[in-house]
Amino acid sequence: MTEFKIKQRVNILLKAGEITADFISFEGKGTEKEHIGIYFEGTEKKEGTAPLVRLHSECLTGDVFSSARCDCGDQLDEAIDLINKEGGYIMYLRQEGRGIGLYAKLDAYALQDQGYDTYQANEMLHMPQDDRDFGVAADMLKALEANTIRLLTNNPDKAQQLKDSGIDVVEVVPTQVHVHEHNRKYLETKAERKAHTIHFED
Ligand SMILES: Nc1nc2c(ncn2[C@@H]2O[C@H](COP(=O)(O)OP(=O)(O)OP(=O)(O)O)[C@@H](O)[C@H]2O)c(=O)[nH]1
Ligand SMILES: [Zn+2]
Repeated sequence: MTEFKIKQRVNILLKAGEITADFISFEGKGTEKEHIGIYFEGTEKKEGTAPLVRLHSECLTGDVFSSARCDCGDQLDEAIDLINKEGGYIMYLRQEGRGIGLYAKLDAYALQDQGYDTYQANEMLHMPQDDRDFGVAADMLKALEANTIRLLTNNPDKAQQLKDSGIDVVEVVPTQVHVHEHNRKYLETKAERKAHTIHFED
């Protein structure tokens, strides 16, 4: 296996210059998908606190076009603002559609429009419910020497997979619940089927 290491690191101004972040590429096994690490120094960083990390799976429709079918765009925005404040990393993982790809996700959406839930739709396409492997995020964190972290998620599987890959997750910080009428079913399904710690107000 090729040694996993940092390939390039460049600073980019975000949000009309209000936020500055380093975009980091990697070399090694698993980087064919061009996963990106994004480092925020932390405008209100507390001394001695482990970096806050978000593993964000790519969602073109949500991240770029603010799709109302999911909460990905809102979650990404929340992660940028919070991690910019507290210091840490977003691992932007090119795992579109929970790893099945964009075209298959659109096929799954078409099935959902016929009444199937997000996980049933994947199965009907003979795809895994969730095809993501977060081990590559552990490799990225190790290359960045961020072996001890706080993790921003409601997905227990992410924390478990990082721990199994040798990352010390000292705290799990829940993400906010960005619920509205269009994505309610999608979020409820995650909570029911995947033990996501999502708390709905009503
Ligand atoms: N296959 C499929 N993928 C979806 C669907 N809706 C969103 N996604 C993908 O799901 C990924 C987001 O992951 P989620 O499972 O929603 O949430 P999570 O990131 O695991 O959990 P949190 O850390 O708590 O947000 C992105 O890659 C989206 O493209 C869908 O209906 N079908
Ligand atoms: Zn999404």
